[in-house]
Amino acid sequence: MSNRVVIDVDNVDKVFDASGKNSVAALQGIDLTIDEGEFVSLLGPSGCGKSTLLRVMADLTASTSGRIEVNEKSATQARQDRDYGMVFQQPGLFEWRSVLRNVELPLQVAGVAKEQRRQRAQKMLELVHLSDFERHFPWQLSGGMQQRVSIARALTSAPKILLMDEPLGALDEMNREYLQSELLRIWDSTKTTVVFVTHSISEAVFLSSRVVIMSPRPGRVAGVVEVDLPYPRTARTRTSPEFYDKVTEVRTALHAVLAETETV
Ligand SMILES: Nc1ncnc2c1ncn2[C@@H]1O[C@H](COP(=O)(O)OP(=O)(O)OP(=O)(O)O)[C@@H](O)[C@H]1O
Repeated sequence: MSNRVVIDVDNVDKVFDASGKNSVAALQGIDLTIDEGEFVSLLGPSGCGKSTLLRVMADLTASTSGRIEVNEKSATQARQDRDYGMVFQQPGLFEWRSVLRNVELPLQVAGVAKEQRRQRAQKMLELVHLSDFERHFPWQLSGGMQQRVSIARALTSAPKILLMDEPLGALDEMNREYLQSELLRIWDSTKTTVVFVTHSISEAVFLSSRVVIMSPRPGRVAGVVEVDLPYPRTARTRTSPEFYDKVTEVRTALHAVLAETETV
């Protein structure tokens, strides 16, 4: 990890339907910086603005006020420069395209020559351990495998940043733990900066170097917990007292947020 800031969110507000009667203050006064190579999770109760913050970083939603810089440029410029890849809860693969053709799609859209994009897509499928399935179609794969294809696709343009919105949320527990470990392996080999939205405390602690705890109505940063457990993290990490202590620390912080919200 370096100390170079890759995402700088400065006093950002987001109000949906600002002038209407259904106005929602989704984000208020968000200040957050993320350094190159970090793995940062956004954690908080439903509706606290995790996805909105990720979407604002990705320039998929405009902020109402404040400033966002990604790699020292506007979020819009970063999106145009393909500085980040995105992964959502649903893999969002095209059913009529083979696995390989799904993974090479971003490069095809960018106008990269066929042979070059094919080689790159094959490399990404190797990275997610799905080389044997390049000619399969998405419907022939399990949910976890489809999500690995979606991660390969997001990485195919070699983005500096990976923005992930509950990517493992639809998977069963065993598959989820397996993909958490896979994700850390991929993170280690690509050195990509990751911003990861989750509802799961243990998932956030297992994966992250920092956990950002958000509170709802309006969405704010309620606290940041440093997770100083050493990498690589393994099955043994999950059963260690240090992991248990960190989970408890995050859980306590989250419960404080919920208690505050309920009394408002
Ligand atoms: N397009 C939209 N139009 C109006 N309101 C929206 C829109 N998107 C989100 N909101 C509102 O903004 C608030 C934050 O939503 P957001 O989806 O960012 O929360 P979240 O923390 O990701 O929730 P969850 O964990 O349930 O996915 C919610 O009150 C939601 O209703």
